[in-house]
This record gives sequence, structure tokens and C-alpha cells, in this order.
Amino acid sequence: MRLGYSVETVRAAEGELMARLPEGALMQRAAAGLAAAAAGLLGRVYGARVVLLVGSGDNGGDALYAGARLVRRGAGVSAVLITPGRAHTAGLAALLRAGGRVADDPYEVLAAADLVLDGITGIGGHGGLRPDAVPLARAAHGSGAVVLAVDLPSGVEADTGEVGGEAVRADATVTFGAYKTGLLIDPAREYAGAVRLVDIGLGPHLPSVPELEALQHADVAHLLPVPAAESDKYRRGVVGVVAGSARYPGAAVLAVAGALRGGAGAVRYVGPGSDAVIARFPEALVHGWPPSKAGRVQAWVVGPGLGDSPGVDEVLDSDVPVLVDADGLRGLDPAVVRARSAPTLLTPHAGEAAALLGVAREEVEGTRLASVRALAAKYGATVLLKGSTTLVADPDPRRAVRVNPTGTSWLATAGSGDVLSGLTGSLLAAGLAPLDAGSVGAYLHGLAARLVSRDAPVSAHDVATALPQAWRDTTTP
Ligand SMILES: NC(=O)C1=CN([C@@H]2O[C@H](COP(=O)(O)OP(=O)(O)OC[C@H]3O[C@@H](n4cnc5c(N)ncnc54)[C@H](OP(=O)(O)O)[C@@H]3O)[C@@H](O)[C@H]2O)[C@@H](O)CC1
Ligand SMILES: Nc1ncnc2c1ncn2[C@@H]1O[C@H](COP(=O)(O)OP(=O)(O)O)[C@@H](O)[C@H]1O
Ligand SMILES: [K+]
Repeated sequence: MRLGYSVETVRAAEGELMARLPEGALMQRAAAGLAAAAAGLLGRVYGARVVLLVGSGDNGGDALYAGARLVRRGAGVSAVLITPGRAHTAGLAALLRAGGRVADDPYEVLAAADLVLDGITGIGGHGGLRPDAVPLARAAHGSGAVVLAVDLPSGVEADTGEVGGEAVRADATVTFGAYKTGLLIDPAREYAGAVRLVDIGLGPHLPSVPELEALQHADVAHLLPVPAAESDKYRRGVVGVVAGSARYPGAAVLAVAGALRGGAGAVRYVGPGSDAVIARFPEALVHGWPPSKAGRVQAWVVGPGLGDSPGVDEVLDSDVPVLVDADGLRGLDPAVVRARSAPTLLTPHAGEAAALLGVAREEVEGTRLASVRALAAKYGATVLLKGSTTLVADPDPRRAVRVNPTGTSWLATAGSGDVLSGLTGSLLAAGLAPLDAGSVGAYLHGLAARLVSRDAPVSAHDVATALPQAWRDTTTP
């Protein structure tokens, strides 16, 4: 599991650790890791031209000490002080002692740089870059040099992944001690580039429950349902799908396609898309209306392509877990969801989430973590917020939010969400708790898309077909 922590948590852990170490030791560890990463990016340090963007806090101190190390390995290092007179005193002295210098003309050194270390702000920064730093960040981006962010790209919000104004666009980020939550969530994640964690000994001082967690292959393999020797189709779980309409019969087919690959022993379909479903998937069990007469079902999926067709109320009335997606989310009453005896999992994209929260779509896209938590609280349900960063929040606010590490922007294709609902509903029917079903579903779906896409366009149907390959990939050591 990859874990993300808030600034408050990181500062508390740093405080504990610092009390046991000699003064400045932690910053030296950070600077050593940073210099090593910089050297790796440069390939050849001797003769390289390095520029440090130095803010007024310890983030700038890290950059200055790392710069001193690079000077000692033969690099030419120039520091650009954002607020002269307020740079980290000991760090600046170390740089000058080693043979580095303060730049006379920031834009001249930036234009000639091979590598820029962004030490303007780290976990102490708020509200985007200040105006004096903005042109420097732009010049770094436009210079052709590799931009390496120190701890975080300056200007992004460490706790939320929000970007309130302008921020540094980095090719890579070296973060110290622990991933900050914002590094794992868009839009900040995109500003960070490739993120590397440098161990500074913080581990034993961090709490066991982080703010954010990302499943890795081994976690998913551990959660996937596997039939036992004595299993039969009912013990493996039966998933019911209420999806599609005369207008969108394809949604029924795609949701069933996902459901057939999610580990349930059988898929029941109820709705206007029966003919299309059975023509494509003879193994699906199709039933007449209403869903309550369809026979045993351990979890329902309702909503994809449903249009105005009925089904949501009937399914929410059941006493088994229900996944509500797409049209099923329209006008969904929090009181109805809260009153249910079994868990509910909502899977909105940003537009649907915005409608449920009564805000603009852009607001949800800019504040994903806060939005997914707000929806989970409002509905007392697990919420999977889809998009460039998929997040899954439990209704219990003490649980870490899951962030999906797989996926590709090629997934932004019509119908791929229908496959995800079927797949995730199937995992629910197989017995996974909603938080696990949502995060495992998103993981496999994103991995399948990557495997089948290999950087070319994919269709939703391709993604469904690649799900067994993603499953195998995850469980193969
Ligand atoms: N603690 C530790 O043990 C370790 C910490 N480490 C490192 O320290 C970093 C945290 O350092 P920090 O706390 O000094 O804050 P930091 O991120 O440098 O920024 C604060 C300064 O920026 C300024 N500023 C604020 N907003 C701004 C804006 N929008 N645009 C421009 N400027 C802005 C603000 O100025 P002021 O408001 O005072 O005018 C203030 O002076 C952390 O990320 C890691 O790199 C590592 O060495 C490992 C050990
Ligand atoms: N920019 C993106 N990057 C990665 N994944 C994305 C992006 N945009 C959408 N997705 C994923 O694609 C799927 C789209 O689902 P959805 O919006 O419900 O589409 P549809 O309703 O057409 O099926 C979701 O799994 C979502 O997370
Ligand atoms: K930084």
C-alpha cells in the first residue's frame, strides 16, 4: 500500500524525530537524497549547470544544501533568491562555501540551465505562487531544463492536491519522509511528474492510518475473491444488473460484460436490454420485471444507461449491497440511501457528483478529496469519484480515502464507466466490502485499460475483454 499523509501528520512525525537527532540532521538527510536524485537525472554532474529557486523557508534550505553537494561533485550551481535577505542562512553559507554563487540575472542562468531545483515552497506554502515567483516558475518551465521539485511542486496544496493559482510544473519531485496526500491527487499530481520518496527515518513516527492510501498489486491480489474447492455459483455470489434502456441498450451489455469478469458466480439482468444482453452473453440470466422477482442476488448494480426507466427505487428497497451509477444517481435522495439496511456504493463522475452536491463541475474537479468526502458524508454511503484521479471514500471519515494508481486518460471513452459498475458490483456480490470493491474495481479497470491500450485509443468493450488479463497480472507474483 502506498500511503499519503497530511502536513499536520508529517510535521508531528518530524517533530518527534527531530527531538532525537542532532540539530539539522534531518535537513541533511533530505538534501543528500535530493542531491542523489538530481545527480541521477543529470547523468553527468561534472560541468552541469544547476539553478536553485530558493524561497524563504526550509524548502529553500533543502535546495541550498543539495546545491552545495552538487558543487562538490563539479556542477556549476547558481541560486536565485526569491526574497533576498530571507534565504536559509546556514544553507546559503554552505552553498557559497562550497563554491556556488548567487545569480545576478535569474533569467540568464535559467535559460542556460540543465537542471532547476524548485525550492520555493514545500509543505509551508499556501495559495499558489506569490507574484514575484510566478515569472521565475514560468521561465524554469520554458527553459528546456529538467525541473526537479523539492518535496512538492511549489504552489500546489500539499493536503488536497488543489492548485489555487500558479504552480511550478515539475518533471520529477523528490518528497521527504512520506508522500503528501496532494502528490497523489490531480491536479497537483500532474504538476509533480514522477514522484520519488526519500527515506529520512520518519516511518516509525507516522500513524498506522494515513489520510490517503493507494492499493498496489499485492494488496489487490490479497482482496480478490477466489473460488474454494467447495464453491458453487451461488456461494461465489450472484450480481444483479438493472441497466440500459430502449435508447441505450449498449449500457446493459457493457455493465454485464464487466459483471461477468468480476468474480461473481452468476449475473442476472433485469431491464429493457434483455435481447441485446442475451444475444451478446448467453451465459447471463435474464429476468422479467420486477428485480425483486429475479431470484437470489447478493448485490445489485443500477443506473448505467437507464434513462428514465424504473429500477432505482426497487433495488434500493432490497436488503443487499447496491451500486448506483449514472442515471441512477439523478436526484438521488440522501434520506433513502441513509435509511438502507445494507451498504450503498455511489459511482459518480465529476459532473454527477457536482449535481449531487449542488456545485459546479469545475469545483469538484479542483477539489476532489473534499468533494468525495462531502458526498460520502451526505449520503452515509461509500463514494467512488471517477476521473483522472479516481478516489473512493468510506462513510466513516476516520478511514483513509483510497486513490487509484492505475488507469490512463484513454479510459475517457463512452461506456467505460458502465464496465466499471458491472465489475465493481460483481466484486460486491462476491463479498468485498464497498471500499474494497470500489478500489479493487477501479484498479483492475484501470490496469485492463493500460494493458489493452498501450498508448492507443481503446473502446469500453476492449477494456471489459482485458479484465481477465488484468486480474492475472495482479495475482502473478
Ligand atoms: N521540518 C523538517 O524537519 C524538515 C523539513 N524539510 C523541508 O522543509 C519544508 C518546510 O519548510 P517550512 O516549514 O519552512 O516551509 P516552506 O515550505 O519552505 O515554505 C514557507 C516559506 O514560504 C513562504 N511562502 C508561503 N507561501 C508562499 C507562496 N504562495 N509563494 C511564495 N512563498 C510562499 C513563506 O513566507 P512568509 O509567509 O513567511 O513570507 C515561508 O517563508 C518541507 O517542505 C521540506 O522541504 C526537510 O528538510 C526535511 C526536514
Ligand atoms: N482523464 C481521465 N484519466 C483517466 N481516467 C479517466 C479520465 N476520464 C475518465 N476516466 C475514467 O473513465 C471512466 C469513465 O466513466 P464515465 O464517466 O462513467 O463514462 P461513461 O458514462 O461513458 O461510461 C471512469 O472509470 C473514469 O475514471
Ligand atoms: K518545492
